[in-house]
Amino acid sequence: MFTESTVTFIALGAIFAFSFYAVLNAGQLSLGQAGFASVAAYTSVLVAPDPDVVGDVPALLIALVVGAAVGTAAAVVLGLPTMHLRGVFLAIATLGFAEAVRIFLLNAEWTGGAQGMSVPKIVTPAIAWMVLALVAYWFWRSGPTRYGRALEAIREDELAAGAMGIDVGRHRLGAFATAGAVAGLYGVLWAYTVRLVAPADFGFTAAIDGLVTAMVGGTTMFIGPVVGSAFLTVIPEIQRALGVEAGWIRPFVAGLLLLVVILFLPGGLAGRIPRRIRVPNLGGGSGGSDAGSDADGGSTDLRTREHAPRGDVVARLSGLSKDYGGVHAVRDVDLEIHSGELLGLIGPNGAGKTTLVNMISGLVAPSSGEASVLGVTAGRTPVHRVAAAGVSRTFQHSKLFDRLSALENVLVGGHLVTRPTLLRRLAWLPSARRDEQAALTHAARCLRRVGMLDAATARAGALSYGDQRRLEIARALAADPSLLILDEPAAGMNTVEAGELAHLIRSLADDGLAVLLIEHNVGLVRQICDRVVVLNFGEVIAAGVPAEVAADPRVVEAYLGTEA
Ligand SMILES: Nc1ncnc2c1ncn2[C@@H]1O[C@H](COP(=O)(O)OP(=O)(O)OP(=O)(O)O)[C@@H](O)[C@H]1O
Repeated sequence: MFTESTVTFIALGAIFAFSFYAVLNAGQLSLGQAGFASVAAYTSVLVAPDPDVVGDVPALLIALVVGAAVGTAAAVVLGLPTMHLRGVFLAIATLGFAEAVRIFLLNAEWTGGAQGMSVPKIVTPAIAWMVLALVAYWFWRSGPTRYGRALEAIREDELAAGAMGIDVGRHRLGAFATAGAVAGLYGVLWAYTVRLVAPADFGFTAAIDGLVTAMVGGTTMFIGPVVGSAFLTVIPEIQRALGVEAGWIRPFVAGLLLLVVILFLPGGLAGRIPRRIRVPNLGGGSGGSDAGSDADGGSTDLRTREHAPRGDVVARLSGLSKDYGGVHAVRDVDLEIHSGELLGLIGPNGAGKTTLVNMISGLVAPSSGEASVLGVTAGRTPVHRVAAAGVSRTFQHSKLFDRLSALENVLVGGHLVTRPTLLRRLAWLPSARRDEQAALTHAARCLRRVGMLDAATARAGALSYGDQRRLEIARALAADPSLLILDEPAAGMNTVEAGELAHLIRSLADDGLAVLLIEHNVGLVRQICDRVVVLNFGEVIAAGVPAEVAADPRVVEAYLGTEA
């Protein structure tokens, strides 16, 4: 039923859509792909050898390699100054680049202007599908790796991804460069298919078409761009078969589909395909407590860190302050946190607890003073480096990667202790499989430690509030931290759940971890903490063992008012 050109154009459309998928999968919206494709196509046509001299396929191969390299280089050059932009601002900046390239090519003499340059037709359906297979292979194999999961984590929650030790800037640039390489391949294939390289083929409409194809197909499953392209490319064929000749039908249906996808299918058509992830069999049910042991094998392949001996200082805050305009959120706090200690941080609403832990974990820079944490100066060190030093945390308002499963969330948590497997997985080396298995086993153990192994395959966003809090702890534990910061972990839990959680937190400190616990449940803090620090209006008003602090008149006054 399909003509040869339809078969070729399905592959070409899918390849171009993959260049959008590359960034959308990492939560970025770029419209510069048509620019990368055109720069790559023009350069390849100019520098590739004459097919009459070297033969069609060698000439095309060289053109494709040049195209991918030029596309990557263009993306890196554009990405370096624009990667700090988010959402619509990145889209506008990249669109500006693509338009500037198009106008330049249209007006330069050597490009042949609007007429473009003619090239021989070399691409056959087999060639187009082979290149598509290669591109799809990259996304298929890279998805379930440490790198692929880091990109998905950035898409779901950039801040949490950074706090898990992921270098967000480098990963975003990596995704952008991949988009450039794939767009470059598309540009070359397009030219050698339509026998022409002309600016009109790389304009705004082309960019929107690629974006719509990727969105309709799906941006969370590697097969999405192929599904999207097959769907949208066959529409004109079906029209022809039905004898309806109307050019508006395809863009109309594409627009309509995009609307339906955005409203009802956020993961696109391919998003309906369930993600499969095999939960390692740890044996012994879901209630064990051995997140760090080797009993189940595999953890020897992890990059676990050296922890400070019990009692050593892991964090030293001196004169730490944070002002927001006229609000003194934290004032002149001096504090030490020791390894193996469970330190409670309490205080009324707005006392400055979250601001203080945000400074310790490097999310917020202090206005004055210093936080020396595990050998780094938090606030002056990027968040992912503070995490790499051994600081791991949960958040007051859940910052889970909602569309990923519980197990995948914890796998991302293990980013710092697991090995990169991307290149080895692409080369199908057995060691990559072993390392991925070790990462999975480690993640499953962390889930088991918080009693959530049974929920491993559940989507994080669909879990109950209490389970989400426990999952955040498992994710934080997966980084094998030396300092664990828990921001109101018992919020929303019933008494039984809170009791179990208290037991878990105490056992973590008993294992030698330094735990900083922010909690409104003062009973729980009194029950399990070694030491308690009380903040009020940003200042430390009391510190000591729980019973002492609870009896301190300034604490009673802060909580209950002067009358009490
Ligand atoms: N980003 C911000 N911009 C402006 N003011 C802020 C910001 N973050 C916190 N504050 C202010 O700093 C003060 C301390 O807030 P913080 O959230 O640290 O308190 P908290 O003790 O964690 O409170 P809660 O228990 O309600 O979470 C509050 O007055 C708050 O309004």
